Amino acid sequence: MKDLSEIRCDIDAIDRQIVSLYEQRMGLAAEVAEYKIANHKNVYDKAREDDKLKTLAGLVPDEFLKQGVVELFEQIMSTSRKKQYQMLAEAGQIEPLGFRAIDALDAKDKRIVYQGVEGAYAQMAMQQFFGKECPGEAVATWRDAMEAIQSGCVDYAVLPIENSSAGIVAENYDLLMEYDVTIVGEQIIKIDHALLGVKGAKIEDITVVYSHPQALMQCADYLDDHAKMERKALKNTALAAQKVKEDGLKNQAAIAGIHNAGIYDLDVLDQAIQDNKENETRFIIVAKDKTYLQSADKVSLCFALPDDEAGALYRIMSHFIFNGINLTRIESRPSKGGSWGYQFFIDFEGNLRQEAVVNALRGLKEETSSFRILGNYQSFAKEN
Ligand SMILES: C=C(O[C@@H]1C=C(C(=O)O)C=C[C@H]1O)C(=O)O
Repeated sequence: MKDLSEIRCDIDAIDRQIVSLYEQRMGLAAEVAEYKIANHKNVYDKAREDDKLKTLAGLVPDEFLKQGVVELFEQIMSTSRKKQYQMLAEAGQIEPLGFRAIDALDAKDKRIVYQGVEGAYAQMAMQQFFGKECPGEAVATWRDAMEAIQSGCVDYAVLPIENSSAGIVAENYDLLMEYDVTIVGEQIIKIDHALLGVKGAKIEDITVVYSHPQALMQCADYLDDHAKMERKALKNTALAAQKVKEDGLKNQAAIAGIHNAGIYDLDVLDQAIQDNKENETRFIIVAKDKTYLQSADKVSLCFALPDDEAGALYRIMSHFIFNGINLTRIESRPSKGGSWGYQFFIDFEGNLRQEAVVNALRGLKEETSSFRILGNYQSFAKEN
């Protein structure tokens, strides 16, 4: 048997050859890029790559090695593409992203909508984002808010997108796929749910509790402990407070923000009843125009992958890793049509003017089956 250091010496010699060949190959990839720049061709050629992987895997009989060859060359071709995207960008062949940089969001005399009625958490988020004096207008549903933006009737809409204990607001992710709107900002607010009843009502009287399904979910432990309380879903927490006031029944209560007690003249029967005391909801601010703040530091996008391709998500993720981009979130939602396809939503740190971001987006655009930048905006954490 050979000595370990002797075997390693042989491995080192082979590795040096691999590196030298890799360098030569990347040189050829650069030549290919020059050809593509001159002829305005796409970098990614899937048919050529599939063909190569098949041929190269065919050169080794062993199944394990076949798999290894495929993985190795997938990586090699992936870096070859990244080099080419970089060269295309340097040659000024950057596809316009369709976004315009602005210095500040203009909210003066603008129409802003939130879903619900007076007192809704979305109204609170809106006032924290645009200022206390911002009146805003209530619309009945999140879809109404999206419609109003897309049709240009209003300038901004404020929509909840995720809660720290109940998770994503799936319906709004789906609406983001459906409507061509742009995320221009985000606002996180602390959510403290209170149990509100008509004047003089006691906790023991309550047999029906109205609220938004998300709020009912966030107070699940409390409601489980009060088995008499039947949960009834309404479109909005403030709407629940309004209903309790209008019905005027002692057995009814609403789960809503404590400030609704003042707005709807109700008693606070209990406070901070959510399971998670650090309960927060993130709202997005959407607009029609594709603008981004010069100071924006967070990009949101969504994309779909070509069908049935093993490792496709891994390959797409490599664009972020390779360009040194920090992902802050990934979500998936079933694509419309129910055929087990998925739409991925990604948030990452960056600004659309940065080279690393431009390079990664170029790769994503070429290598996904659908791709849309949802927005580039100032993240809440940085602002505060
Ligand atoms: C080098 C090329 O560009 C890309 C990279 C490839 C590679 O490294 O082998 C193959 C196909 C393209 O996706 C090419 O088009 O030949």
